[in-house]
Amino acid sequence: MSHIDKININSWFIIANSTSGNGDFSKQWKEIQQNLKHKNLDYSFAFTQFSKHEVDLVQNAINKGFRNIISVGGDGTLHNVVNGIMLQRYVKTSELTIGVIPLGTGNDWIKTYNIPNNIEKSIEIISKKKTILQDIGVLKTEDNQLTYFNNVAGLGYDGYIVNKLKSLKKFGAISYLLAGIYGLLFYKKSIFKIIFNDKVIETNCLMAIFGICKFSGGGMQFTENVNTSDGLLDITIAKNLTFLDLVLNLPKLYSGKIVHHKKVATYKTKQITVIPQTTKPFIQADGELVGTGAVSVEIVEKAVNFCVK
Ligand SMILES: Nc1ncnc2c1ncn2[C@@H]1O[C@H](COP(=O)(O)OP(=O)(O)OP(=O)(O)O)[C@@H](O)[C@H]1O
Repeated sequence: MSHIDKININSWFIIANSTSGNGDFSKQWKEIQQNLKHKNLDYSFAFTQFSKHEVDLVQNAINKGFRNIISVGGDGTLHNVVNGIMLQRYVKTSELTIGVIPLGTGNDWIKTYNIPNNIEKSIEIISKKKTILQDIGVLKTEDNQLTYFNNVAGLGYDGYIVNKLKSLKKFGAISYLLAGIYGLLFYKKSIFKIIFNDKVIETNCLMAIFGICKFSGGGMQFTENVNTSDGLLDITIAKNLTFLDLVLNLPKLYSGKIVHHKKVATYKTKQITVIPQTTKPFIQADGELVGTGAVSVEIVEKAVNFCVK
């Protein structure tokens, strides 16, 4: 289903994923339309028909002249919209603005900017069009595939959880906790060789996290003091953390204080390569699985505008 009107610089193109979250989409879509009308926002829209359809939809919209995009869905929908933007060559990405109406399960990206998980309030924020020109990360996997990310990426335990989540999302917000517990019980750590800033670290590793923003895994915080537009990745290397370490520090996983644990190291860098030595762990970007094995990560400084509070 799609609908395109005459375009002007204030026009928005909405990309909506009706499968995000566990809500009643037709009810949510009615509420969205009412609020857009109430704020006098000029918009056209399209509904995704399949996974990653966001990429084509956003590129077609940009080609037609839209410069303002709204992602209606969760972190996966936003991730695919961002990938569509970063991979197109019609306009400079910094000329584009994204607003988010959260309908997902985790909705982690909005948490860094304190955007409420609420249709009316998120549309209010979009209508004011206060923006931040945010950095975007880019991962290169072993098959030379490039994937962009706007929130948090990583490999190891977090990738394992994202893979497990696929079968658990039907349980809603609690699915993240269930997947986390499953991972604690069954995930096997491996030795990572980590290369960045002229340093080489080889360590038994639970996971390596690359952050632009703060929250992942349904509200967990593995990065502290992030600056989303400083041109630097916030790296967290969770080394030989045990099941017991994680259970005993559960509140710190949500408060961000886990970064002060003696088995956790944090760095800031523009580029990093992680080469797992003993296994091929899952790699996740914004909660989407993007590959397995080794990965190189870089940052694109001040890449895209996002509507924030
Ligand atoms: N029409 C569709 N049918 C099936 N999958 C779709 C469709 N449209 C989009 N998708 C895919 O659905 C996936 C999940 O969407 P999304 O992440 O937005 O929701 P969520 O998983 O509920 O939220 P969160 O990631 O915040 O927990 C994305 O990978 C997206 O590409």
